[in-house]
Amino acid sequence: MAEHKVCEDLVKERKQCTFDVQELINLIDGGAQATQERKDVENMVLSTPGLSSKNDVPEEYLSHKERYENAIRKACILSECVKQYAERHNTMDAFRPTNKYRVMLGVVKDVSPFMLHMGMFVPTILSQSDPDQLAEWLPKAMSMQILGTYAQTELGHGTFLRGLETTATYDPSTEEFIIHSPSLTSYKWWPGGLAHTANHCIVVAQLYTKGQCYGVHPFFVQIRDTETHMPLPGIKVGEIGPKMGFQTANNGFLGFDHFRIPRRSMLMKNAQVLKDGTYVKAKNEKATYGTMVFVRVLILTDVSYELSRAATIAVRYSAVRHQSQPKPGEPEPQILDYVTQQHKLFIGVATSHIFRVTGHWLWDAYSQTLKDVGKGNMDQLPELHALACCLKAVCSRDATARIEEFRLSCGGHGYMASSNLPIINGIVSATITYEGEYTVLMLQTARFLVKAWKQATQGNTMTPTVSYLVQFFNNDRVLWENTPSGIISGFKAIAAGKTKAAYDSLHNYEKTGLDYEDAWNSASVQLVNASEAHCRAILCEVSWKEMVRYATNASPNLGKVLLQLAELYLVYWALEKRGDLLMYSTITRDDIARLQARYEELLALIRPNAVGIVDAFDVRDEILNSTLGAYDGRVYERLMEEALKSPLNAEPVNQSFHKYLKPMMMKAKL
Ligand SMILES: Cc1cc2nc3c(=O)[nH]c(=O)nc-3n(C[C@H](O)[C@H](O)[C@H](O)COP(=O)(O)OP(=O)(O)OC[C@H]3O[C@@H](n4cnc5c(N)ncnc54)[C@H](O)[C@@H]3O)c2cc1C
Repeated sequence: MAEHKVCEDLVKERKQCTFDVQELINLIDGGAQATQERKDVENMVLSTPGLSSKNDVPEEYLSHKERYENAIRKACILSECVKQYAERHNTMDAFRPTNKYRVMLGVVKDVSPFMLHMGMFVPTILSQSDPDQLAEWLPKAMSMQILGTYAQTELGHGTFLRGLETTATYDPSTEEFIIHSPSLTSYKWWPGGLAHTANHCIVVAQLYTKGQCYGVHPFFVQIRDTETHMPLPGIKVGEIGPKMGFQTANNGFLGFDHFRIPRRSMLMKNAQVLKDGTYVKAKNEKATYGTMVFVRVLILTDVSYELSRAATIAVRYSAVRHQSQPKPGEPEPQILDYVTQQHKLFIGVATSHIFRVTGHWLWDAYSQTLKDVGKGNMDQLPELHALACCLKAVCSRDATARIEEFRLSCGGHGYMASSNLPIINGIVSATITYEGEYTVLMLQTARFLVKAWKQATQGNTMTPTVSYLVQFFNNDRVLWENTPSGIISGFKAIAAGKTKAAYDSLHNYEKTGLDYEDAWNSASVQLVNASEAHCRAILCEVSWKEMVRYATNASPNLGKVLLQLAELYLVYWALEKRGDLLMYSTITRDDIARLQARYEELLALIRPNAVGIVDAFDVRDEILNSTLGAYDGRVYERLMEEALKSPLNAEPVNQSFHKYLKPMMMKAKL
């Protein structure tokens, strides 16, 4: 795995590990065979000529244009790799989204310009096309004969879909839709790969037929010539410029000037427009929740994986880094031995596991709901939607906070681009906004909670994830118990209490004469708090159950570690929310002191295994892309090697000295 001698600190850490790292690697991957498949894919991709970044000039030194061109070059080679692998193995299994994403991170470093092709273009075609459209578009999209993206957001509107201004007006005389951008604010803005990569896209536009508007619908639109790649007449397309992260994602803008597309370009699985312009309504609009939920589930597993990359970097670095001398005359300790450092790091490590297992649980719930929908039963859709909304919102925001904490835990070196922590931060913080902005999603879950609370007050049967509300209906403080199940009950009591408070507040505002939406706005801070509490209760309960299940099936030594991580997550959040627990449970100051002591005990128990636990994330150096986190721990050598790659270091004196510095100093002398 490592080319150089591994640094002594890491050798020592690995020796003291109490569990079998390979067993945890297999558990994370989903079995020994899945691990082998992942490794095969990584080996194949990373040994493909042109894909390794080893001898490249670091991307940070390339111009914006060069970075894009480099990313496209690698994305194309990778795509060819995928094809060859699929042909050789007669399967796409090993390229399950997560595995492919992992390798992608290694070769592109930032975000692939093809991200939206497989992430949104293909899933939308799959879920919203009728059978004939599917047969025509899907093979071309899957084989990358055409390259697509998903264009919904406009300059003027993102969250408010009904406010989108792009129009698709049906002309029965030619059986075409006319796509048009009536204003500057109607320009599409943000879609990944739109600028110079995609030649097709799904455009979300207001549908007009027979003089009436039927709201937003998706359309399959070719925007560039497939031979010359020139924008088609009537299309104005370009790039939106540098951002906080996502530098290679090629996010673009797009405007239409009365651009005509055939009638059958409207995705017609649900609603349709007939030849004569008659609009046929979708049988069940809820069915379109599917793609949104699918993408949100993927985001959960993606942020869990990004957390594991950042955790690997920060924990290995903390084992290698020595600083200060608390006891005079003794060697400087590893910073990993400072309990404040363990406090910063281990919750992030545990959170990666918690999000992964919750993501898998959500995926199972999604698959089951899809099966039910297939049989015509839509009952579970609102609950699944509410779950996916708050889990995507809370997990993306928590992951960003944890990654920032990892960066801070590496001191100044964590600020170096070569640590890769700033880039990971840029990738993850975007997940708070795209595919449903944080607050907006939390308020969606709040709408579900308010309905659920009303049902609870009426004595109706509740769906599984909100059935706990009934238990706390009388607002009694839950009896506190200093155990994992006691903490979970405490979180449910907080969620029920906050839901009740938000519900009451909403109705009190209404009683003052406000209409429902104004009352909703007035109560919205409390509504978001209720969603957050509900989500935290779900995360705690689901992850604890799942981790216990994994621990039961694991060897005793690994089982212990899994339970320590799961408990750490519960105790950390119980301490974070101690104020809420004091309000909604019978917890006392003594209980809190005991929780704090248990937290410190857990940090100490996890400490000897910290490096082993992050090793089990099994992120190859080429995918980690970090001077601080490599397997061999050669931190200082790598930092210097990377610094020497700076083009400024190619010459001892930069020309600006003669042009500016020298004249300035000479002038000062006079
Ligand atoms: C990196 C990145 C990639 C993206 N990729 C794509 C893509 O491929 N395709 C695409 O179509 N779009 C894409 N987007 C756009 C993204 O989906 C939108 O940014 C997102 O939906 C939020 O919309 P907005 O930016 O217009 O913010 P707005 O909707 O204007 O929201 C701004 C602020 O107002 C608040 N707000 C808005 N409405 C409400 C409300 N009802 N109640 C309370 N508060 C509210 C929000 O909390 C938010 O803080 C991308 C964005 C980013 C950052």
